[in-house]
This record gives sequence, C-alpha cells and structure tokens, in this order.
Amino acid sequence: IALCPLGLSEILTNVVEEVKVSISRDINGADILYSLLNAPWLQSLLKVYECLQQYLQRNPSPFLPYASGLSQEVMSDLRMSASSPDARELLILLRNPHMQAVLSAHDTVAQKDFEPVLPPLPDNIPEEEEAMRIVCLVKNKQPLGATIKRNEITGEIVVARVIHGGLADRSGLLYAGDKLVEVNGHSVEGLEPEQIIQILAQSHGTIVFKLVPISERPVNSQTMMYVRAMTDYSPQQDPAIPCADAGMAFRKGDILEIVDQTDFLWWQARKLPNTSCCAGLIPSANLLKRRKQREFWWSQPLQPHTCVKISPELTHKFKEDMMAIDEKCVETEELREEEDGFSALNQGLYLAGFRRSLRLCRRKSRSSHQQSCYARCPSSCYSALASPYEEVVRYQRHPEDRHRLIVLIGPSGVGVNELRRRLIEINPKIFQGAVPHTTRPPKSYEENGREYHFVTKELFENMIHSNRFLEYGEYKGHLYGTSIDSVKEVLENGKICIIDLEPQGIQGVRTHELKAYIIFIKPSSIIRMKQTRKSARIITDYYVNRPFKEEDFQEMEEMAKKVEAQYCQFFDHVIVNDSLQDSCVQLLTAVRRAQDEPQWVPALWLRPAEES
Ligand SMILES: Nc1ncnc2c1ncn2[C@@H]1O[C@H](COP(=O)(O)OP(=O)(O)OP(=O)(O)O)[C@@H](O)[C@H]1O
Repeated sequence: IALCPLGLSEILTNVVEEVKVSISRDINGADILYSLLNAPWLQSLLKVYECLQQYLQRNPSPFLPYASGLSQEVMSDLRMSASSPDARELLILLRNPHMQAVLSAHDTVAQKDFEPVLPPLPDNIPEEEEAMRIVCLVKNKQPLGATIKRNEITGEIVVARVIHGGLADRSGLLYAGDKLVEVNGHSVEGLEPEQIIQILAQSHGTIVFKLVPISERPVNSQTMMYVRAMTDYSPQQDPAIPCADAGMAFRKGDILEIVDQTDFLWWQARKLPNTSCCAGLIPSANLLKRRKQREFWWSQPLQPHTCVKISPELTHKFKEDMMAIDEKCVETEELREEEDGFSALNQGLYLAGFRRSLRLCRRKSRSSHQQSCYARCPSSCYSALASPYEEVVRYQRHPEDRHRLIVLIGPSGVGVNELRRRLIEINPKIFQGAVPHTTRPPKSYEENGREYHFVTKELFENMIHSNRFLEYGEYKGHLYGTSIDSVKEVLENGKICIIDLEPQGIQGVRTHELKAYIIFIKPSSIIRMKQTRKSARIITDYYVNRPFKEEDFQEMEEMAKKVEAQYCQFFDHVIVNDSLQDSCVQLLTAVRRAQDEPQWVPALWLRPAEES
C-alpha cells in the first residue's frame, strides 16, 4: 500500500466495485464482503488514516509553543461573548480536561521541555572496559525495584533480582546477575551492600550505575500462573525473606498472579485485581528448603503489615479449637418428635433438604464434643489445607454445562436455611435443594424420594464406605445424610442445586463434577441482630423454635469468626445477613454471577484426570 500511488480509499472504492460484480455472479460470501467494505465506519477510518499519513510525510513541527496559553485567552473571550451556538460549542470543547491535557503535552513538545536533563556520559571510560554499561536512572518516589547481594565467594556485588513492573524493570537496563562496579562515581569494591544502600539513599536526581552486564540474560519464557493464597503472609514478620521491603503481603483467599518463578524459593507476584503495580516477593511453594542469602532493597521500607506470618501450627490449632466449642444453651423442654422432620408442604411445593435432624446432629456433635456429624473429606483435602497456594484458572460456565452447585456455609442460627428456602420459593423451577437420605422409617405423609430417600442402615453404611455422602450424621439412633448423587440428580435436571453444609464438608464439594460456589453467610453485629431477630426462632437440640437470647448471638458471632478464620480462603462470596430482604437480593445476584460470569476456580477442576 505504501508504494501504491493511489490513496487507500481510492483502492477501497475499486475493490468495492469488483466485489459488487462478484455479487451479481452469485459468488459465495461476496455480499458479506461488500457490506463490510462499504461500511461507513471503515470509510471514515481510512480517511483518518490517510490524513495521518499525509501529516507524517510533512514532518509537522509545532506552529506555536504556547497553545494552552492561547486556548485560555480564547476561552476568556468566548466567556465574554459566546452568543452563537458554535462559540458555545468551542468553549465546551476547549474546557474539556482532555483537550487541556493534549494542549499542555503539545506545548511541552514544542518547547522541548524534557525534564530532567540526564548528565553527560563520563568521557573517561577506559578503552578496555568495553563490556561496561553505564546506566542512568532518574530517582523518583518509587523504589528502584531491584535487590543486590554480595557474592560470598568473590565478594562482588551483583543485582540479585529485578522486580517485575518496578522502575529498574521498566527501564530495561538492569538485569539479575549484572555486576555493580560503581554507583554515582563511588567504587563499590570492598563495600557492604548496606553502604551501597546508604549512597543510594543520599543521592538526589539521577543515579548513575557502572556495571558489568551479565553475559547471558535469562529468557523469561514462563507462562503466567494464578494462585489462591491459602494462608496469610507478612514479609515484615518473616525472618527468612531475603529482603522484607521487596516482599508482598497477602491474605487468605487473595488471588495472586505469579509473574516469575525462576527462583526456587522466592517467587514474584502481583495481587489481583491491581496488576499494574510493581510485583513483590512471596515464598515459593518450595519454601521449606531455604537458602541462607541476604539481599538488600534499594528503597525505603514500605508500610509495616499487621497480618500474621504463615504458621502451619495455626491451622492445626484452629482445628482443635473448632472441636472444643461449648454448647452453652441448654433448655428444659424436650424436642417434640413430630417436629423432627422439616420438609414443608407449601402451596403444593415440597422443599426437600430442610431436614432438622441433620442440623441437630451437627449441634449435638458440637455440644457433646463427640463427632456425630461427618463430612466427606477427599484425600486432596489435607494437601489443599497444607499447601500455601492453590493454582486457579478463570472459569466461565458454558450455558449448556451443568450449573455449579451453590453451597451456603454459616454458623448455626444465622439464617442459612431461611435464605435457602426463600431462594427456592422465589423460583422452584430453577432452584432446588438435594433430597437427603435417612434410615428412619417414613411417616404416613412422607414419600420416598420426596422428603427423604428412605434406605436401610446397611445401604446407608455402604454409601458411607464408598464416599457417597457430602455430610452425614446420627440423630436419635437414625442416620441422616446429603449424598453426592442427590445433588447430581438436581444438577442433571438442569436446575441450580442449593445446599447448606458444615464447613468441614467444603473440600468434598470442591470437585470437578460439582464445581461448588461457596457463599459464607455471616451474622451482622449483635446490636443489629437484637433488633432484627425479635420474632426469629432458634432450634437447639433440646428445644424447637425458641426466641433468640443474647448468648445465642454471642455464640453465633464467635463461631462465625472461627469459621471465617479457618475457611475464608474457600469462600467465593460473603453475605452479611442483616436485613433478610437485602440478603435475598445479594444471594440471588451472587448465584447468577456464579453461573454466568467468569470466576476463579481450582485449576484441577479443569484437569480432572489429576484430581485425587
Ligand atoms: N436477616 C434476618 N432477619 C431476621 N430474622 C432472620 C434473618 N435471617 C434469619 N432469620 C430468622 O432466624 C431464625 C434462624 O434462621 P435459620 O433457621 O435459617 O437458621 P440456620 O442458619 O439455618 O441455622 P440452623 O441450621 O442451626 O437452624 C429463623 O427464625 C429465621 O427466620
């Protein structure tokens, strides 16, 4: 095209004519091509392109060096006498901040106002120092984004790492492995890294490095990896980090973009969604085999962090705490037998899966300290809890795929079942609970497969052994449980299955086949709960539907804190159940997002062969 004497739009006109002939010859696709080439936007774009080409050839130089000053004058004239519509429009255009910015940039170029002025290169560079590189960087408020270390054997000071997105990285002039020779004219020979940091801290304006470049620059051929943090981390509290100021703090559940894994021990990562910032050091998954090395960060310390450092014992301790929660409220009235079942017949609509018995198993198991409620925990469970990171990928459900299972988690009494029931009642054609299994005999009004799947104890135990339950428990001598198959049945019918689960069962639903979206229902403040739960009723193992007491709210708050501390990394969404109506709307929105919008999910879900 560049060599062609014709203008682009002229060529296009010719092509359009030819395509028109092809249409009359009934050539396949010619009409689509014709409408595309004939589109007014394409014609306009070409005109713009041609104008730009003309200006490029003319090599334009600024007409005036003070366009923004002139625009101010024009604006003040217009303000005085902007009577015509054209004048008013011009005033609006000139006042636009973008226009002002363009004019100011224009003036900077016109006045050749390029600050700061770099110092001239030293002219006494010896001939034999060909391999030297002089790097001038302009110091600003940002850290330089590189660390240095002393080579223990040779005593040389080398660039240990260049942090992605930092000043040094963006300059493209410094690489890990470059050997420092001089900083601002001071030879670094015999200096400690701390002394070099001092020189850098005291220098203003530009910093000049003389260095011997690394002979073979490492090629960064790594693909980006995304992980979900399974723990909190604070570099300021980690004595093993080579340079705490270069570290990046993160919290459980944060999604991290790992931009560099070249170092076996210390990766570079950015925290999503803000990927424009400079990366930071985080411990690699191979952290345990730590090397003793010291690196120094070329900047002032960053803000200290308040979060705690990784501690495998902490998770363990919480596990123990979770088991030791006391059931404080004991009531005198016995639970009435007929209220044991909880399926509600409501305007001909059965809401299966609201069984009271399993909820009571859970309460009993907490109060008696004996486990009478169990959650399925696949072998991957412990590795997921122990590993600091879980690789994740962006997943968007295809409209023809099965829906994702929706799981509500929350402390007892917070309103998990109320919200679930309301959601299903809003649209029972879309939302459904899973029908639980039980070994108790059916009551006169119950139907197999509707309120419960009524099965023998033998069959129930077989299902336990073959890991078919997400959660099960015993209550008054009968077994109750939610099976994977009941959940799958709902999903296979094209509906959205919504269940509640004890947090210990989370790993059981985080699978390729269920792709659970986990929503934590959190209590509001005790003051708010006292106001909103006046007519609410709590179920305890001794008493059904009694009003809430202060202790119930306290217990709920404590439990929520413990669950959140231990499991928040698995929560896809959190809803504070303050006003029921608001919570319902939030739940509906979250469920829709889970099904229709891209979400971070464990990479294993999309590589099911590797799932254990
Ligand atoms: N936001 C709210 N405002 C007022 N009342 C609420 C709210 N959420 C729930 N409730 C009421 O609180 C009580 C307990 O709720 P729900 O039965 O759903 O608890 P739960 O979380 O399922 O706990 P459990 O499984 O132990 O019964 C019910 O009476 C319910 O109507």
